[in-house]
Amino acid sequence: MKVTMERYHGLGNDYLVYDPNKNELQLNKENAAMLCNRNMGLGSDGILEGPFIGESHMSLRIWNPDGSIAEKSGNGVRIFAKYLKDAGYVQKKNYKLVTDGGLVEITYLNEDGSRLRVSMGKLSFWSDEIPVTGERREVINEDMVFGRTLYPVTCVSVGNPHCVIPMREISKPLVCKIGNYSEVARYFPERINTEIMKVVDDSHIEIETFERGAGYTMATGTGACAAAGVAYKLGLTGNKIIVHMPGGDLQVEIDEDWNVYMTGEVFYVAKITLSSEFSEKLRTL
Ligand SMILES: N[C@H](CCC[C@H](N)C(=O)O)C(=O)O
Repeated sequence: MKVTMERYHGLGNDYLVYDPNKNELQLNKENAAMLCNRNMGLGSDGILEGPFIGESHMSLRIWNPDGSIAEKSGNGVRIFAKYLKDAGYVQKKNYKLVTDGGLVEITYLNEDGSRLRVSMGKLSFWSDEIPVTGERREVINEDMVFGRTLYPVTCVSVGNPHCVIPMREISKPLVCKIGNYSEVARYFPERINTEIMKVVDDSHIEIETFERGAGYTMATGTGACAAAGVAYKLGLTGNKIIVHMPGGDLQVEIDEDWNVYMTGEVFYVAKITLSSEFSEKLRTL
């Protein structure tokens, strides 16, 4: 059984694209995790499975490296849109894609589709839509304990769940220290993505992220939308924000109805053919 995949990254957040229209292998929790394993597999921050071609729209399934399914991925949908163009699935400049976290709208900004703007849907701070435990409220600047330390946390859904903590200084060790506790904290029934955020000025923030089901990554599209939304909600910035991450920058804009738009690049790295031994191993998992 021959298995082929494509590797892309968005600002260093790397994904494998697995097209079920070109492969027989059925992905599952176990073989998806094996593929993402950086020692025994190909290594990746996740897998984008699709396109699943529906009546009106195409859809994709987003796998985290721990084998869990994510409702949405910002870098993931930009990468997937680039794949759709590279593979000849789309000719239009603008179209909608279905994710488990709702519809997103893609607009290519250049000829090869490597720069894109995505309408990522509506931000929600409501506890029951994130979800966060407790009575229904907007989760704004709430004291939460992660690893015996109290943090001022604002939570938001971008279609997937995020908790954002404003800080004077941020770093990879700090977000990993917090994230190891916050990801699985009792407040979050479906776990959580964590961003720590430094506000630079009215239109610039810097973040570090510890993703649900993935851990530390160099960039996060939904995390950038979440952090920018929180900065704007807390009155710390305007509604047009450059989000700086270790892997690079994304432009985020929030409109008056809390719809959020993200603009950024993606890069095609390689086409990959698995060995027959590895393909067979994945089939048995
Ligand atoms: N791990 C995330 C999905 C990917 C988020 C990030 N890679 C992005 O670009 O948005 C979750 O479980 O919700």
